[in-house]
Amino acid sequence: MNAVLLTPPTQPVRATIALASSKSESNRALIIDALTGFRCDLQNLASARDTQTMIRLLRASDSTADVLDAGTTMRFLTAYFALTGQTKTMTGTPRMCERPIGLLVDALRTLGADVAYLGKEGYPPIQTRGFKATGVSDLSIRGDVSSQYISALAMLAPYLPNGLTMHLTGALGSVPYMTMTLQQMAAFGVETEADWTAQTIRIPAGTYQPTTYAIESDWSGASYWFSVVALATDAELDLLGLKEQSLQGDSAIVGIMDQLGVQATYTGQGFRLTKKPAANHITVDFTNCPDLAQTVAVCCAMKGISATFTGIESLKIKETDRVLAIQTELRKFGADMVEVETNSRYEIQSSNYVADRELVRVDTYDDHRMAMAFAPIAMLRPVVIEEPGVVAKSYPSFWADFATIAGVN
Ligand SMILES: O=C(O)C1=C[C@@H](OP(=O)(O)O)[C@@H](O)[C@H](O)C1
Ligand SMILES: C=C(OP(=O)(O)O)C(=O)O
Repeated sequence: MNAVLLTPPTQPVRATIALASSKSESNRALIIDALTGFRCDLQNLASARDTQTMIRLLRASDSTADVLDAGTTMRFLTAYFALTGQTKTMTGTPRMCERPIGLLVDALRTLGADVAYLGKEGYPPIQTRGFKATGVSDLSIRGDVSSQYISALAMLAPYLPNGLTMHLTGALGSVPYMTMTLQQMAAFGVETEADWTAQTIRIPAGTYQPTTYAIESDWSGASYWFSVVALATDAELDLLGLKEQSLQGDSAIVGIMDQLGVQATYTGQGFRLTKKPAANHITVDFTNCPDLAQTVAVCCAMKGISATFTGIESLKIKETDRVLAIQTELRKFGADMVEVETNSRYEIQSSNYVADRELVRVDTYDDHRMAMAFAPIAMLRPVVIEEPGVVAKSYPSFWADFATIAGVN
């Protein structure tokens, strides 16, 4: 799949979307299941490549685990192999080998894991080479780089001789992903204590209980459909499999899109999205929902709504430098995301697009969210998305779903 041409709907947008299931929830449940000896009944696991990679690597006996571009798979499996004393070489795509892992490796070494860097210090590839408990049950770790390190340690912590207390330092990011971890641990029988003011998480020693567990649909994937409704002239969409009370922090999209002209109503099976009046300006802090930033940036820019964004620092170390990618691609539409305070505050300047401007080709930088965030522009004008296959990382059926509302060729 080299590129897709998306063309605007020829009729009012009406569809029911059976959303992809959450890769974040799936990958946590899979680590916990492995720690029970694969005795859980996990339902509705994600078809996302990141989750399918996790399933495969947890059961493989090969000496190398190649996670491709899956951040959670890299971080969670590293902790799993390190603390269960397995010898594994952990590697991934060239970009994965630029995504930092040093904070996690430092913590694992403190706990007694033998972990070696095979390339650049602080980055994959690495090798886990065995575990000899040091008895340490208290450590400090920065909470302002990636919450995935903390989730990874938390899920393994019950299996340490004395459990683990983590003191998180710095300004915490992605907190809902940590609470998701702790809530899933509780669902499998390990109760933890988190004090977010004191920035401390306490995990007792214990074991997970084999359980039946159903994964919710993916709110990050849902965000693209909110943007479709915000940008379409006439739209009503039913999104299936979302819960009214979600473990996922990206359910914050409901409140953000309420200001961008989308009414979301819980139906018992998910959410129905309809149109409502939008605000002229919005302010959003993405500290707790970084994966929504691309969706909201494109939606504001194309809807002509100015916006102030904070909390997007972590975007620079994700699948690509997402700050740069958003800026570069928005400029093709006459819009921009301008840094107004170094590394901390950005303004979305809206598109002065004209419908008859030449066809824009959006580059996706090996980043699923670049493809999906820019796709809703097709509600306004034809657009080409390069390398559309990138969506497989989290939402393999995205284009099939999109074809139910717009032209996909
Ligand atoms: O724990 C998780 O499932 C995730 C945590 C977030 O990463 P950071 O903690 O690095 O912000 C998020 O961006 C990623 O898509 C999934
Ligand atoms: C950042 C993401 O994933 P990961 O860090 O797990 O690769 C994402 O899905 O947007």
